[in-house]
Amino acid sequence: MNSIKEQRALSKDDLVLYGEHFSSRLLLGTSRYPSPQILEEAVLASQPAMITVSLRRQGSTVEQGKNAFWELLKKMSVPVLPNTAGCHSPQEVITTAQMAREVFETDWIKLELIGDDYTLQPDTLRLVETAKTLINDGFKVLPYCTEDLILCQRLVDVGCQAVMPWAAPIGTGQGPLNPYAMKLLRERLKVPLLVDAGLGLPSHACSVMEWGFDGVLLNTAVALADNPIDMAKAFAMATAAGRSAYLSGAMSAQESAQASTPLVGTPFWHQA
Ligand SMILES: CC(=O)[C@@H](O)[C@H](O)COP(=O)(O)O
Repeated sequence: MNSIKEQRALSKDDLVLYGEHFSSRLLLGTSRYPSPQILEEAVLASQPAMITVSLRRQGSTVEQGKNAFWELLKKMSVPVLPNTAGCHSPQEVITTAQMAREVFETDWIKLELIGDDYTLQPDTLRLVETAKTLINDGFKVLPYCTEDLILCQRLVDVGCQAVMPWAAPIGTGQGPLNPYAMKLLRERLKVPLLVDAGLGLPSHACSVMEWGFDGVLLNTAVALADNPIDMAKAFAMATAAGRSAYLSGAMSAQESAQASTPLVGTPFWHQA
């Protein structure tokens, strides 16, 4: 029988998405930083599994491969997850995804299909058919969606090997607004679940990881912090801490006080 330490050393606990292994469970967005240098240092400090990039927002010069931002991405050598931010129709998503595949030389895509510009809520009615089209076209699709169980289940049914429910609307930093539905989702779905959007504090990331989510994707909370570099590091530590707590098996909350100091003459490990 291996000791706990030995068991830990044996199991690497990578995040596995579409058969690919990642040693970090944090995914970071790349917009709204005060400067490219601060973005680069935040990425270095937090060592994310992937960084997500919007082709539409970076403009046409990225397509020609001579954009300073593109140079920075290559320099950081972190896997790029292109996204379809700002797309409002399935056709727009598909065209953007195909262009991103050419430009970034990757078949990963973060599927964002916006249904409402005010809340940036995904178009849940057309998301599933769009995910299916992209999967049939060979993409590894990570769909940004709501925490609705049936929607997430349908995304899995059409071949998404991971789904990314929001915690709250993009950019709000409100943290998980519907813990009941998120915990239920974790209970019911077996695929990797990454929380994407709405996390404002490292403690939000830690909580969802403690509930058993497999990773977090965030942008605004880091980019708009007074010190994005330290905040990126804080999110990386909180994500890892939450994962560790989840794997460690938390005690169940008790109704009444339980003495934690041993009675005289009784070894403390017999007090349970
Ligand atoms: C960059 C990106 O993909 C965002 O759209 C993502 O959803 C993160 O959201 P927050 O900015 O709320 O962290």
